[in-house]
This record gives sequence, C-alpha cells and structure tokens, in this order.
Amino acid sequence: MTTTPTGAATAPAPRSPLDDAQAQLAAAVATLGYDEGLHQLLATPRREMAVAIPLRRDSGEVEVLRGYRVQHNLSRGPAKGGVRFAPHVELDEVRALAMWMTWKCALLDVPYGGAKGGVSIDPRQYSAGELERVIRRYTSEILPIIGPDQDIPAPDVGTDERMMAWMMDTYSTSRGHTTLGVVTGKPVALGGSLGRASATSAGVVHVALAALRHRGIKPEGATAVVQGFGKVGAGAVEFLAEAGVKVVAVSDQYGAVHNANGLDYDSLLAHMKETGSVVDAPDTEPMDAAAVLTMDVDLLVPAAVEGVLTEENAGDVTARIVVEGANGPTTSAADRILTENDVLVVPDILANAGGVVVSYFEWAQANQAYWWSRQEVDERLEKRMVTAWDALLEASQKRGLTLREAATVTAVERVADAHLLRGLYP
Ligand SMILES: NC(=O)C1=CN([C@@H]2O[C@H](COP(=O)(O)OP(=O)(O)OC[C@H]3O[C@@H](n4cnc5c(N)ncnc54)[C@H](OP(=O)(O)O)[C@@H]3O)[C@@H](O)[C@H]2O)C=CC1
Ligand SMILES: O=C(O)CCC(=O)C(=O)O
Repeated sequence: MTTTPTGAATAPAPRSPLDDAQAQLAAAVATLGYDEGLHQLLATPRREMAVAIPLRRDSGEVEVLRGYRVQHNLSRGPAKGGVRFAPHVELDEVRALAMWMTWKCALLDVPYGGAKGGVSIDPRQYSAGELERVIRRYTSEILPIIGPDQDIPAPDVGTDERMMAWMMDTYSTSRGHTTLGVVTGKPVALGGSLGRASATSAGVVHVALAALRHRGIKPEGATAVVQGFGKVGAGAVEFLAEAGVKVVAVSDQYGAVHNANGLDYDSLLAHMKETGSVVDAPDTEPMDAAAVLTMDVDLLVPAAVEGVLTEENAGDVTARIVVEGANGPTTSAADRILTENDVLVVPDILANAGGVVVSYFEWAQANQAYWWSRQEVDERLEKRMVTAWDALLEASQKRGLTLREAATVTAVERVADAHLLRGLYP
C-alpha cells in the first residue's frame, strides 16, 4: 500500500510484464555481481520503432493502427522474435517480450539477440484482405530495421504462416529479390521449415515430460490442464495425449471445457475449426475458465497470454508442475508463492523455446537453400530441448536457485560476456 501527498492510502500500481522482466534481470545482475552500468546496458532496449499503420477497411473507412518493433539486444547476432496482433498491444509489453527473447535465444544458445513486434488490433474483427493490408504496411514501416542479418520476425499471438508469407513478400519486393531468410514460420511451400508449426508445442512437451520424470511422476496416467488452444496450446494437448498424459481441461478466450477421462484432441480441433472455440466441444462439460488454473492435476500448461498466474490465484494452484507455454504467464509475486508451495515452475524462456529453435533451423536452411527432413528437424529440436533442460537443472541445483532464476542468470551471463568480448562496454 502507498500513500498520496494528502496521506490517503492507494492500492499499489499493478505490475506490468515489463516490471516483472526488469525484476528478473535485476535479480540475475545481483547474483552475477555486475555493476550498474552493465545492468543498464542489459536493461535498455537497443532500438525501438513505433509506427502508424493507416488501413482502408473493406467498408471504405480509414483507420490508423499503432505498431511496434523493439530490438532489445543484438550482441549475440541478429534480433529475433515474433509479431503479435492483439487488442492491447503496447510498447512496454513489447519491450518485456523482446527482453525475454534475448534471454531465450541465449539460454538455448541460438545465435540471435532478442526482439518482438506487435500491432494493436483484434484480428478477429478484420477480414483476410484487411489483415493482409495491415501486415504489409507494418512490414513496410519497419523495413529499415529488419532483414536476414538484422532482425528476423516470426509468428506470435494472432499471427500465422500466411502473414509471414506476406511479410516475406513485402520485404522481398522492396529489395528486388526473394529473401527467404527475412522471416521464419513461413509456409513450407515458401521456404518454411518442416516441423516449425508444431515446434513450440513439441518443445513444451519435451520439457514437461522431463519435469514430470524429475518429480517422480510417470507421464503415462499423469493429468494435465492447458490454458489456450491456439498454435501452442492445441499442439501441447495433442503431444501430451500422445505421451499418455490425460489432459482433463482446456480453455480459450470464450470459456473452458473438461472431461475427467481425458479430452479427445481430434474432436476438440474439429470443433474449434468449425466454431472458433473449444466451448461446447463433444464429450466435454463446460467449466469456469479461471478455475482451469487451479485444478488438481499434475501439470499445468498456461499457453495463452502473460500475467494469468498472479498473487490472487497462485496460492490456489494445486498442480505439482507449471510449464510455461506462454511468455510471462506468471507474475513475480505469483512466482514466489508457487516456489514457497513447492510447485516446480519451468520458465518460459526454456519451456516455449522450441519455436525459436526451429525458427533458427528454418533461417539456416533458407540461407543455404538446403532443406532438412522432418525427422532431422524433430530429432535436433528434441536434443536441444533436453540438453537445455539437463543443463538448467544442474545450474539450478549448483547455484541453489529456482529454475527461472538459474535460467535468467545463465542467459544474462552469456549476453553480458558477448558485450564484454565485443568491447561495446568500456
Ligand atoms: N507461436 C509460437 O511459436 C510461440 C508462442 N509463444 C507464446 O505462447 C502464447 C500463445 O501463443 P500462440 O499459441 O502462438 O497464440 P495464438 O494466437 O495461436 O493462440 C492464443 C490462444 O490463447 C487463447 N487466449 C487468449 N487470451 C486468453 C485468456 N485470457 N484465457 C484463456 N485463453 C486465452 C486464445 O483464445 P481464442 O482462440 O479464443 O482467442 C488462443 O486459444 C503467447 O504467450 C506467445 O507469446 C511462445 C513461443 C513461441
Ligand atoms: O520463432 C521465433 O523467432 C520467435 C517466436 C517467439 O516470438 C517466441 O519465442 O516468443
């Protein structure tokens, strides 16, 4: 509780994803014993762009949308990170997401810095033609700072492979030649990688299975819930079920459904394709969407948006393990409560890194114009995820830190080392 100049009590300002990202960095900097100059170098985005996107709607009216691209760090290679289309996208959120991309790429040791982009728009309210005009204009606006050696966008919430094809085309036509390496997450027929569409979910499940085994829980017969049934959540449901985990509940923006005997992925997917939601899918019962997060299961996979596990509900989480499919789903206050309650939290920068790992594979393939088989992609992804999990577990045990603290410390140290080796820091 804080007070106003007149002494009246006010509630503390709500913490934003950027507050949480900065708090995680500050803790890592303290562990590593860095000085304030190096802290500020790591805390400050290298480059930011805010753009206006005029759109002529199908009705003929003109609207002006706001878009952003933030390159948080470039010390280990070109910036890398997705583009989000969602109603409440704003600069501070994009800054937080860009910083997490820097740590994610460093933790998985892919040769990138971190970036993120977004447009403040509710894509469900726009036609395919309108979305194409928006993403093309957004690409034109940020064109001076993107490129296969500069900054490589990819899909995130509300964007998809079709939009990545339009981004690639807009960039390529401006340059006068096709440049496949400028974005990842493209259609396979247009320089995309086999296995990229499912990579984030596959990575989530590789670490979820490792975490279950680490906690002495056999995946076969373990129970799970997944928040979100989009690109990450739907695949997580599919791969968990394939591994024998019983997924008993799933939610989206419209509500949640459960089945104590396990949900059927194919019928959920068919229902989602038909209606746009999991609500009322066959062989399911409706349930309160917020209650999904506190169900008594072995594994909770938040795979929707940031800030869903908070000080208010973290104490009610009864899952033994949380694997963060989404970026930033757990606030710092919730993180402390979960740790006190011995809930193992596998942090986003490891758990959902499968996407950027296969984006890296896609970029490497596109730059060489030499394509790998699905088996090669899947095997290399699994190896990277399992190796990173093993290394993180060891670092956390050795340093006496939580998995998130150990992951951030490892990543921050790699990024700081790159700065120091390059001599960018006097
Ligand atoms: N796509 C990728 O490769 C990667 C994504 N991520 C992260 O994973 C998360 C999900 O991304 P992605 O799957 O790509 O996005 P999508 O847009 O494909 O899906 C988002 C899902 O979240 C649901 N959702 C949104 N808000 C809520 C809410 N308040 N409660 C419950 N469900 C909600 C949406 O429901 P509805 O369909 O009803 O709108 C949808 O099912 C994000 O945090 C993203 O940054 C991380 C790494 C890579
Ligand atoms: O595939 C990528 O480049 C980045 C995906 C992304 O935005 C993320 O990992 O949060």
